[in-house]
Amino acid sequence: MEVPVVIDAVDVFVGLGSVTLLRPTSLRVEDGEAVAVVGPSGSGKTTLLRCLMGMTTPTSGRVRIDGTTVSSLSVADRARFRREHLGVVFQDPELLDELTAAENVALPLLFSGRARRDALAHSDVYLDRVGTSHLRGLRPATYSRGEAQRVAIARALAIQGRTLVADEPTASLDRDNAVAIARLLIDHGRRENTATVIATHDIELAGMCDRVLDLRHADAAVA
Ligand SMILES: Nc1ncnc2c1ncn2[C@@H]1O[C@H](COP(=O)(O)OP(=O)(O)OP(=O)(O)O)[C@@H](O)[C@H]1O
Repeated sequence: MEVPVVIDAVDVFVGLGSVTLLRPTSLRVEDGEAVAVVGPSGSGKTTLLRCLMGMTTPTSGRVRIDGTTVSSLSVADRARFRREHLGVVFQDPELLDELTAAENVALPLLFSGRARRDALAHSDVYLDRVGTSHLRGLRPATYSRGEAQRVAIARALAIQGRTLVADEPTASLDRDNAVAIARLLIDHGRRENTATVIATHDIELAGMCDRVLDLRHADAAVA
Protein backbone atom coordinates (compact mmCIF):
# COMPACT_ATOMS: atom_id res chain seq x y z
CA MET A 1 0.00 0.00 0.00
CA GLU A 2 1.32 3.44 -0.88
CA VAL A 3 2.02 5.75 2.08
CA PRO A 4 0.67 9.29 1.51
CA VAL A 5 3.23 12.03 0.89
CA VAL A 6 2.47 14.88 3.31
CA ILE A 7 5.30 17.27 2.46
CA ASP A 8 6.15 17.61 -1.21
CA ALA A 9 8.69 20.33 -1.96
CA VAL A 10 9.97 20.44 -5.54
CA ASP A 11 13.01 22.39 -6.76
CA VAL A 12 12.63 25.03 -4.10
CA PHE A 13 15.09 27.83 -4.76
CA VAL A 14 15.46 31.08 -2.82
CA GLY A 15 17.58 33.92 -4.14
CA LEU A 16 17.86 37.56 -3.22
CA GLY A 17 19.35 39.46 -6.12
CA SER A 18 22.64 37.72 -6.82
CA VAL A 19 22.69 35.99 -3.41
CA THR A 20 21.56 32.36 -3.14
CA LEU A 21 19.91 31.53 0.17
CA LEU A 22 18.85 28.01 -0.85
CA ARG A 23 19.99 26.05 -3.90
CA PRO A 24 17.22 24.11 -5.72
CA THR A 25 16.10 21.48 -3.24
CA SER A 26 13.43 18.79 -3.30
CA LEU A 27 12.02 16.96 -0.31
CA ARG A 28 9.19 14.47 0.08
CA VAL A 29 8.12 13.31 3.51
CA GLU A 30 5.52 10.63 4.11
CA ASP A 31 3.05 10.04 6.92
CA GLY A 32 4.84 9.12 10.13
CA GLU A 33 8.29 9.76 8.71
CA ALA A 34 11.01 11.94 10.27
CA VAL A 35 13.61 13.61 8.05
CA ALA A 36 16.65 15.49 9.36
CA VAL A 37 17.87 18.47 7.33
CA VAL A 38 21.61 18.92 7.80
CA GLY A 39 24.34 20.94 6.14
CA PRO A 40 27.01 23.46 7.01
CA SER A 41 26.14 26.81 8.49
CA GLY A 42 24.68 29.00 5.75
CA SER A 43 23.64 26.08 3.51
CA GLY A 44 19.99 27.08 3.76
CA LYS A 45 18.45 24.84 6.42
CA THR A 46 16.45 27.64 8.03
CA THR A 47 15.51 29.02 4.62
CA LEU A 48 14.14 25.62 3.52
CA LEU A 49 12.16 25.24 6.73
CA ARG A 50 10.79 28.77 6.39
CA CYS A 51 9.58 27.82 2.89
CA LEU A 52 7.86 24.71 4.33
CA MET A 53 6.25 26.89 7.01
CA GLY A 54 5.10 29.41 4.41
CA MET A 55 7.16 32.16 6.05
CA THR A 56 9.42 32.61 3.02
CA THR A 57 8.17 32.56 -0.58
CA PRO A 58 10.43 30.50 -2.85
CA THR A 59 11.87 32.37 -5.81
CA SER A 60 11.03 29.26 -7.84
CA GLY A 61 9.78 25.76 -7.17
CA ARG A 62 6.78 24.86 -5.05
CA VAL A 63 5.85 23.56 -1.63
CA ARG A 64 2.78 21.38 -1.15
CA ILE A 65 1.76 20.41 2.38
CA ASP A 66 -1.04 17.90 2.85
CA GLY A 67 -2.39 18.69 -0.62
CA THR A 68 -2.25 22.50 -0.27
CA THR A 69 0.27 24.42 -2.39
CA VAL A 70 1.46 26.68 0.41
CA SER A 71 3.84 28.60 -1.84
CA SER A 72 0.87 29.90 -3.89
CA LEU A 73 -1.26 31.11 -0.97
CA SER A 74 -1.54 34.77 -0.01
CA VAL A 75 0.42 35.87 3.07
CA ALA A 76 -2.77 35.93 5.18
CA ASP A 77 -3.87 32.48 4.00
CA ARG A 78 -0.39 31.10 4.69
CA ALA A 79 -0.52 32.43 8.25
CA ARG A 80 -3.90 30.78 8.73
CA PHE A 81 -2.70 27.54 7.18
CA ARG A 82 0.34 27.52 9.47
CA ARG A 83 -1.77 28.17 12.55
CA GLU A 84 -4.24 25.41 11.77
CA HIS A 85 -2.14 22.71 10.11
CA LEU A 86 1.53 23.08 10.96
CA GLY A 87 3.29 22.47 14.23
CA VAL A 88 6.41 24.63 14.36
CA VAL A 89 9.25 24.53 16.88
CA PHE A 90 12.23 26.89 16.92
CA GLN A 91 15.51 26.87 18.81
CA ASP A 92 14.07 29.47 21.17
CA PRO A 93 10.77 28.29 22.70
CA GLU A 94 9.19 31.73 22.10
CA LEU A 95 6.66 31.38 24.88
CA LEU A 96 4.70 34.41 26.04
CA ASP A 97 6.03 35.40 29.47
CA GLU A 98 2.74 36.62 30.86
CA LEU A 99 0.85 33.40 30.07
CA THR A 100 0.88 30.09 31.96
CA ALA A 101 1.99 26.89 30.21
CA ALA A 102 -1.64 25.89 29.69
CA GLU A 103 -2.44 29.29 28.17
CA ASN A 104 0.64 29.27 25.94
CA VAL A 105 -0.34 25.87 24.52
CA ALA A 106 -3.98 26.91 24.18
CA LEU A 107 -3.26 30.21 22.41
CA PRO A 108 -3.06 28.96 18.78
CA LEU A 109 -6.24 26.96 19.39
CA LEU A 110 -8.03 30.08 20.66
CA PHE A 111 -6.87 31.98 17.56
CA SER A 112 -8.36 29.19 15.46
CA GLY A 113 -11.72 29.66 17.12
CA ARG A 114 -11.73 26.96 19.83
CA ALA A 115 -13.68 27.80 22.99
CA ARG A 116 -11.41 28.69 25.94
CA ARG A 117 -12.43 25.79 28.18
CA ASP A 118 -12.04 23.29 25.35
CA ALA A 119 -8.65 24.74 24.33
CA LEU A 120 -7.35 24.58 27.92
CA ALA A 121 -8.56 20.99 28.35
CA HIS A 122 -6.83 20.09 25.09
CA SER A 123 -3.62 21.81 26.20
CA ASP A 124 -3.61 19.69 29.39
CA VAL A 125 -3.51 16.54 27.28
CA TYR A 126 -0.43 17.74 25.40
CA LEU A 127 1.38 19.14 28.46
CA ASP A 128 0.93 15.69 29.97
CA ARG A 129 2.21 14.03 26.81
CA VAL A 130 5.50 15.97 26.95
CA GLY A 131 5.88 15.48 30.72
CA THR A 132 5.14 19.03 31.86
CA SER A 133 1.73 18.79 33.56
CA HIS A 134 3.29 20.27 36.69
CA LEU A 135 3.87 23.54 34.81
CA ARG A 136 0.30 24.08 33.65
CA GLY A 137 -0.41 27.00 35.97
CA LEU A 138 3.13 28.44 36.00
CA ARG A 139 4.66 31.17 33.83
CA PRO A 140 7.82 30.61 31.73
CA ALA A 141 10.15 32.55 34.07
CA THR A 142 10.26 29.51 36.37
CA TYR A 143 10.92 26.84 33.71
CA SER A 144 14.26 25.22 32.93
CA ARG A 145 15.39 25.41 29.27
CA GLY A 146 14.34 21.81 28.67
CA GLU A 147 10.94 22.40 30.25
CA ALA A 148 10.39 25.54 28.18
CA GLN A 149 11.18 23.64 24.99
CA ARG A 150 8.82 20.84 26.02
CA VAL A 151 5.99 23.37 26.51
CA ALA A 152 6.79 24.82 23.06
CA ILE A 153 6.57 21.29 21.64
CA ALA A 154 3.25 20.70 23.41
CA ARG A 155 1.99 23.89 21.72
CA ALA A 156 3.12 22.59 18.33
CA LEU A 157 1.64 19.11 18.84
CA ALA A 158 -1.66 20.41 20.19
CA ILE A 159 -2.48 21.80 16.74
CA GLN A 160 -2.74 18.15 15.59
CA GLY A 161 -1.51 18.95 12.11
CA ARG A 162 -0.09 16.26 9.86
CA THR A 163 3.17 18.22 9.63
CA LEU A 164 5.70 19.26 12.24
CA VAL A 165 8.67 21.44 11.33
CA ALA A 166 11.42 22.04 13.89
CA ASP A 167 14.40 24.36 13.33
CA GLU A 168 17.33 23.42 15.61
CA PRO A 169 14.93 22.42 18.41
CA THR A 170 17.69 21.05 20.64
CA ALA A 171 20.49 23.54 19.96
CA SER A 172 20.34 25.23 23.35
CA LEU A 173 19.85 22.06 25.40
CA ASP A 174 22.26 19.73 27.19
CA ARG A 175 22.83 16.26 25.73
CA ASP A 176 20.26 14.36 27.82
CA ASN A 177 17.56 16.94 27.17
CA ALA A 178 18.45 17.13 23.48
CA VAL A 179 18.10 13.37 22.99
CA ALA A 180 14.88 13.27 25.01
CA ILE A 181 13.33 16.11 23.00
CA ALA A 182 14.35 14.51 19.69
CA ARG A 183 12.89 11.19 20.84
CA LEU A 184 9.65 12.96 21.77
CA LEU A 185 9.30 14.59 18.35
CA ILE A 186 10.16 11.47 16.36
CA ASP A 187 8.02 9.09 18.45
CA HIS A 188 5.06 11.46 18.32
CA GLY A 189 5.36 11.62 14.54
CA ARG A 190 5.39 7.85 14.21
CA ARG A 191 2.48 7.37 16.58
CA GLU A 192 0.27 10.10 15.12
CA ASN A 193 1.29 9.72 11.47
CA THR A 194 2.81 13.17 11.35
CA ALA A 195 5.44 14.12 8.78
CA THR A 196 8.34 15.58 10.79
CA VAL A 197 11.22 17.70 9.50
CA ILE A 198 14.03 18.66 11.86
CA ALA A 199 16.91 20.97 10.89
CA THR A 200 19.93 20.21 13.01
CA HIS A 201 23.70 20.35 13.38
CA ASP A 202 23.50 17.40 15.75
CA ILE A 203 24.75 14.19 14.13
CA GLU A 204 23.23 12.00 16.83
CA LEU A 205 19.82 13.60 16.42
CA ALA A 206 20.03 13.31 12.61
CA GLY A 207 20.86 9.61 13.03
CA MET A 208 17.66 9.08 15.03
CA CYS A 209 15.53 10.21 12.05
CA ASP A 210 14.38 7.91 9.24
CA ARG A 211 16.26 9.84 6.56
CA VAL A 212 18.72 12.69 6.21
CA LEU A 213 18.65 15.48 3.62
CA ASP A 214 22.11 16.99 3.38
CA LEU A 215 21.90 20.45 1.82
CA ARG A 216 25.54 20.19 0.79
CA HIS A 217 24.16 17.93 -1.95
CA ALA A 218 20.85 19.71 -2.41
CA ASP A 219 21.26 20.12 -6.18
CA ALA A 220 20.98 16.36 -6.42
CA ALA A 221 17.45 16.65 -5.00
CA VAL A 222 17.96 13.81 -2.58
CA ALA A 223 15.46 12.35 -0.11
N1 LIG B 1 17.45 38.04 4.64
C1 LIG B 1 18.61 37.63 4.11
N2 LIG B 1 19.32 38.41 3.27
C2 LIG B 1 20.46 37.99 2.73
N3 LIG B 1 21.01 36.79 2.96
C3 LIG B 1 20.36 35.98 3.80
C4 LIG B 1 19.14 36.34 4.42
N4 LIG B 1 18.72 35.31 5.20
C5 LIG B 1 19.66 34.35 5.08
N5 LIG B 1 20.64 34.76 4.25
C6 LIG B 1 21.81 33.97 3.82
O1 LIG B 1 21.32 32.79 3.22
C7 LIG B 1 22.14 31.69 3.53
C8 LIG B 1 21.32 30.59 4.16
O2 LIG B 1 20.91 30.98 5.47
P1 LIG B 1 20.18 29.97 6.47
O3 LIG B 1 19.92 30.70 7.74
O4 LIG B 1 19.03 29.36 5.78
O5 LIG B 1 21.32 28.86 6.68
P2 LIG B 1 21.41 27.71 7.76
O6 LIG B 1 21.90 26.50 7.04
O7 LIG B 1 20.14 27.60 8.50
O8 LIG B 1 22.55 28.27 8.72
P3 LIG B 1 22.83 27.99 10.27
O9 LIG B 1 23.19 26.54 10.38
O10 LIG B 1 24.00 28.89 10.57
O11 LIG B 1 21.59 28.37 11.02
C9 LIG B 1 23.25 32.22 4.43
O12 LIG B 1 24.38 32.48 3.63
C10 LIG B 1 22.66 33.49 4.98
O13 LIG B 1 23.67 34.43 5.29
